Amino acid sequence: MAFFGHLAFSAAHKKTASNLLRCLGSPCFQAYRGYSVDEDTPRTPYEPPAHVPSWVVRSKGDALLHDAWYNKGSAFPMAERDRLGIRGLVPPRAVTLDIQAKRFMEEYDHPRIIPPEQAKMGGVTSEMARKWSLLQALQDRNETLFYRVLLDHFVEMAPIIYTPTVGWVCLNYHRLYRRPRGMFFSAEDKGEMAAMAWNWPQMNVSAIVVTDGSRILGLGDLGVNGLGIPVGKVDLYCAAAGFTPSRVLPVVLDVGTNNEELRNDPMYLGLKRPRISGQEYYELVDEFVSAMMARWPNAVLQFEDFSTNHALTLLERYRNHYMVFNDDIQGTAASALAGMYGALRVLGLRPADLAKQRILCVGAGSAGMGVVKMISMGMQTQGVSEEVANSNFWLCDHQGLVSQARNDDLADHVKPFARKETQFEGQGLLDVIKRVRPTILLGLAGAGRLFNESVLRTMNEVCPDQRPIIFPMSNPISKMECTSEEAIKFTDGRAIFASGSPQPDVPHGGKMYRVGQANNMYIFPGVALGAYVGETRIITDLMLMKAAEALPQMINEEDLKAGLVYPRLSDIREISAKVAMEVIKAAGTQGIVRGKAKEKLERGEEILLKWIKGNMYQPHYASLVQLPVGVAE
Ligand SMILES: NC(=O)C1=CN([C@@H]2O[C@H](COP(=O)(O)OP(=O)(O)OC[C@H]3O[C@@H](n4cnc5c(N)ncnc54)[C@H](O)[C@@H]3O)[C@@H](O)[C@H]2O)C=CC1
Ligand SMILES: CC(=O)C(=O)O
Ligand SMILES: [Mg+2]
Repeated sequence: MAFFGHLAFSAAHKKTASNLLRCLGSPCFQAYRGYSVDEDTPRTPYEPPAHVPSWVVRSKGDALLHDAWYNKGSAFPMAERDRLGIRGLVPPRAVTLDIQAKRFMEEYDHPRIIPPEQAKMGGVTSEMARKWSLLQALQDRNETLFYRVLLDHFVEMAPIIYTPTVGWVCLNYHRLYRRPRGMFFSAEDKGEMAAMAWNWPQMNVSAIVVTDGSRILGLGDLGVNGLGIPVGKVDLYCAAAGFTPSRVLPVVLDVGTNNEELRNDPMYLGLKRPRISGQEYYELVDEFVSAMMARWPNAVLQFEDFSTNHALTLLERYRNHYMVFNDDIQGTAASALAGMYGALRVLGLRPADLAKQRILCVGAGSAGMGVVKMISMGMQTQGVSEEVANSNFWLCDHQGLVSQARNDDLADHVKPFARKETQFEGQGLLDVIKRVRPTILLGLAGAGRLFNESVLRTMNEVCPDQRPIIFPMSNPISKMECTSEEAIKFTDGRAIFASGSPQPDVPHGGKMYRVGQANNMYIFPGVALGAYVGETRIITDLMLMKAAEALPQMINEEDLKAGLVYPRLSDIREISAKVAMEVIKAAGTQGIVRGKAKEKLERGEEILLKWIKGNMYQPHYASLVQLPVGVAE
């Protein structure tokens, strides 16, 4: 036995020596010239060669991160990241083996239990967390199987991979971290981003979702932890719209965080510095966008969960140059408009009746303003002037009713919706409802249960002729303005309800009230698919508007009777395909459809839709080797 062991040792030793020779002359070798291997160190044949430096490691890049012998996960020092092609593939801050061990032991000693009270508020139970871990592990080892089960159980699993569970994941990302997924660019990568893009292991990328972690759902600044959101979004790109899993790329752009608690946490994986702002910030985003678009010029680039102070400026900066959109502004807006049309259908009204609604939106950030602007545009398509359309809106923010009394403090995109009656500046929500008698109440404040019992009861009282439309759209569930149960109960079963995060249907007065999910997930996968296969190069407002108009047409009569304002999520593939078709048709009227889609568009809807569906990824095993003719797979 010892003799054979010796032979094996010699063979391994020779192999190592020949590897060393092959490394001569390579740039990585130069750095280590002078290092001598101690030939007399006794080793057992199967022991990894502990004293051999990392430059003889065979795997590089992504393969190294999957090589359990050499992988250091989040602990690779910077010099190794550069030389081994993993810069950007692991979180920006290199931690120590001690921290990694601590992270592991924390879970080993304390299984993840979410206390019932916290679970009730946040909508995420220990069981949901367990399912998330299970799905995450499956995705890491077999994406085909992951998408197979996700598609087969989409309605049940969407709340696990997406809101609300994804909110809990982001809050705890630094503790839950096991493997990297996606790319990490940071302020310390200035000047390097174009080169780093080449570390991504796939040649082709069709869709990129990026966040800077500054406003993650309604949870605030979560820095690099925010990557959980792009990960959830690209999962939906594949599940809902059939993007190929190896061709989607979630990204976090780490420009620091103002979240002190995270900065002080030894396990935090991002830069431990306050956020960069001003010119320096925009230069970093410019560099990132250029790097992505230079490597993948045909990809759709989705901006996600950027705080309002940057979101709109960034959208305007790139929207006429690249296939870029901001999901929180535009995707949410199109989803909300679709929900409005859906609610009108439930009420037996026509799209033209949108202009007769009085709409109170609580929350005047990028999501809220995107929503009111698009609903106003929807009214204008019904022949109403912009001024008249805008006069149907009231906005409340954390200071109360928004009026023109704020003058110069008003952002340009808020001004058209600030009320003229300045004497009511700052009026509280309940008083605004009593005075204005809105027919629609939207929640996009991310501030928790603002639609309390009195607000909901008052909404019911001021809407005697039409059922009140109530959409608490903030995410996750802990930040939602009210639950489905509260809305139905306190309006005596009259509310037409949809919420940003999933809510259960509500039994009331012997009837079952169906509730919908007013979430941009109905829009962004299909919009991106339409833009990508239509090669539209930019994403226009008309494309989003047409996507919004298409959604309510997909609600079946039975669901309309039960009060559902969105089509069923179980049909998400069909929905995304049709949204993509409407996007291409709209782009066609603007003359920006190219390639095969143009030809299909000319041949009519049926052919176009069939072609779009044919482009969608299906999870099944393709043959990985070429088999001789006649040999079954
Ligand atoms: N359902 C969906 O598809 C989407 C939902 N959202 C949700 O919208 C929310 C807001 O997002 P952003 O506009 O980006 O955030 P933001 O932070 O920029 O805006 C929040 C707005 O709410 C106001 N506000 C805060 N506290 C308030 C209070 N107590 N009373 C009244 N107003 C208050 C603020 O003054 C501000 O105008 C988040 O919770 C986010 O999850 C965002 C995008 C999509
Ligand atoms: C759904 C979403 O994009 C958000 O809450 O930010
Ligand atoms: Mg978002």
